[in-house]
Amino acid sequence: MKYISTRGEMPPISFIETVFEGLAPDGGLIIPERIPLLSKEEKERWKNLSYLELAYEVFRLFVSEIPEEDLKDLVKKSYSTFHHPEVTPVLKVGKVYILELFHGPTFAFKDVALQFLGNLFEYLLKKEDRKINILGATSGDTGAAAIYGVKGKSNIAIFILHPHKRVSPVQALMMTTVLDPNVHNLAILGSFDDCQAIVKELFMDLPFKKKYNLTAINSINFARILAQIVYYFYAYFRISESTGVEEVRFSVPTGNFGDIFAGFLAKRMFGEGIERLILATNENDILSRFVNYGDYSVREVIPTISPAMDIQIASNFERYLYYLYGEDAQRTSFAMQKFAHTKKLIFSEEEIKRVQRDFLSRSVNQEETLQTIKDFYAETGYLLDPHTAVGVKAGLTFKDERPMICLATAHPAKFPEVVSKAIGKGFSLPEEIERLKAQPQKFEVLEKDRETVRGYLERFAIT
Ligand SMILES: Cc1ncc(COP(=O)(O)O)c(C=O)c1O
Ligand SMILES: N[C@@H](CCOP(=O)(O)O)C(=O)O
Repeated sequence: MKYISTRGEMPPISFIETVFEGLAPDGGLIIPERIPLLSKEEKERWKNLSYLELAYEVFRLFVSEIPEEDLKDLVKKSYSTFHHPEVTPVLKVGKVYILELFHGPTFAFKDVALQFLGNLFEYLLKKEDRKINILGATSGDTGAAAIYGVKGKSNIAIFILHPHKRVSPVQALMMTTVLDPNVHNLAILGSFDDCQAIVKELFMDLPFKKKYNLTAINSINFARILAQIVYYFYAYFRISESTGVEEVRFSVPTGNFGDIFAGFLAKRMFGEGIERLILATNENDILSRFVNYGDYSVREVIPTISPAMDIQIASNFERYLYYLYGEDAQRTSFAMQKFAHTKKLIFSEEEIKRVQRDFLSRSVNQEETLQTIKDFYAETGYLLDPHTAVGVKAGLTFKDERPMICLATAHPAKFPEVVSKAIGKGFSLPEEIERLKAQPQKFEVLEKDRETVRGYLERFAIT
């Protein structure tokens, strides 16, 4: 499998090059040159595989350069840190299925991809005498998962930008209590969109990117998306096995469009089986407006109780746009350049119809989110984190006779203030989270200014 850019100006590259490239040099996002379609035989063979076996099979379709045994070892090592033997178990809770993605070291779905990516970096760097500087932006969960994925690994320094005071206290502690000298937490006085824009601009400075071997851990990096495809298959097989049903819907709480883009690829790879994806947003509803009315126009970011989804400019949207435009890279490139100036894209009736064949969508406000946590807990005894609650509310809205699988993207203990408020009482936190409160922290507060961040990197990057 080779990889290309959504903007069409990059010669095809290998998977390993893709992992280190992050953003394509033409400013586009990197995608596989084709989406593999699973055969009936493959589906039959995959349906009883364990999570680890399935992950290997999915990766194998996209990664040709890593020998079989090495890839298997990488998969095994990456998921050995999870607290659940199934890695991502699916439970029937009330009227829906909950796909628990939070059993990794930082209690969020990001660990599924970032444990793998951390090990992949280590494996690849051992083969070449090379050092990398990871630069990423987080609205709360990617940062911690990335730091935990690479901490203690040699030849890697990591710089994570997060919006100062706009992530939950537990999310902040998870990042800032890691004191290793190669870990740099930069608290930016702005929104996540500001952080992501600075990261992308620095990646677009090609001599700077080359000089410091800048590497991406955000879902800009296709390896992230790849690892997230696996749990859609895993959940589908578990549900079809237990219910005999052959068609399901997934509800996905969405911010940067990475998780749901992995779902879109899984849907395409499957051919049939995933009827539609429910795109659930909080009040930062640009993606819901896109699906429902073809209106992709940026508004001011609203801070909410599901802060990891307080995003307006969704990075992976460009990947979907490429497919919506019939894999027309020139048109995608033109649209994205226009969007950079106007902050707005409008779609035709026909395009909206096509989008709605992939997605159904609704935005869930904060009152509804709190009410959903409260009601779900009262009815089932199950605690939802606020992001998962957004997905569950949207999932219940579009629930029909098909199983509705709601992605539980974070553990409620990452947002104890919000969850306690919703249910009217406290609840016990895992020991790993409780103990963070007493630990010293390390972070730098910086202006939302690209040159300030560049200066910081120039001082602390490893070369
Ligand atoms: C807990 C949680 N849920 C949902 C999301 C949204 O996922 P994505 O950005 O891939 O759309 C995020 C952030 O990525 C998150 O941290
Ligand atoms: N919600 C994310 C935002 C970054 O998304 P990514 O998937 O591109 O890394 C976060 O928690 O940081």
